[in-house]
Amino acid sequence: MKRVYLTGFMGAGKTTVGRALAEQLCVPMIDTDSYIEEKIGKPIKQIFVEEGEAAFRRYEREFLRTLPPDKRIVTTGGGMVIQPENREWMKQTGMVIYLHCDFAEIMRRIADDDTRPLLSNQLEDLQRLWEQRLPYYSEAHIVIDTTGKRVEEVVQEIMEWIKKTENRQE
Ligand SMILES: Nc1ncnc2c1ncn2[C@@H]1O[C@H](COP(=O)(O)OP(=O)(O)O)[C@@H](O)[C@H]1O
Ligand SMILES: O=C(O)C1=C[C@@H](OP(=O)(O)O)[C@@H](O)[C@H](O)C1
Ligand SMILES: [Mg+2]
Repeated sequence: MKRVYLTGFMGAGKTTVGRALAEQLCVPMIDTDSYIEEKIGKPIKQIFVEEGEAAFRRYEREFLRTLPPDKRIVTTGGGMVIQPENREWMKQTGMVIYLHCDFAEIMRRIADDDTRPLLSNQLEDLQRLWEQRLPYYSEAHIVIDTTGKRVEEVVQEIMEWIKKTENRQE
């Protein structure tokens, strides 16, 4: 099985779905946010406050290239796609799956979460960010709309895509 990258906006369910998917497929997964936190030794929120967003984006670019090769499912942070070289790297080294979700549902899912520094922005700014990023997310090999779906349904859909893609390669 090729490496699978999950992309999408904050709250699309990348980390949750990726964990469940890895369990079902019995393959190792890694979350780029957790990897950065472990490497740098502080939570993302603290990195943003002490070093700024630009430093976090540098870590994303650098660490994407050093992920342990055995990790088959890679769940990314919502901003991983901002840098064109990251989009290119992911497309070249695996199958990129974009988990889409309506903005309103995204906000319902994560509004109370205080671990995401960008959520302190005004709602209109967040919606603008969501819109700005849509074309980047859409460069993925596969797009899955998660709006109104349960985590298990999304996992099932991804499993079917992986099967289809593997059959085509045989
Ligand atoms: N399909 C879904 N339906 C409802 N809630 C979801 C779904 N996927 C994720 N969630 C919830 O949304 C929140 C954010 O999920 P998370 O996996 O951290 O998203 P991401 O990694 O994309 O930011 C969590 O509370 C999670 O349980
Ligand atoms: O969209 C973004 O720029 C970010 C998304 C977060 O990850 P999730 O998408 O897993 O919430 C995390 O990487 C950081 O707070 C920045
Ligand atoms: Mg996540």
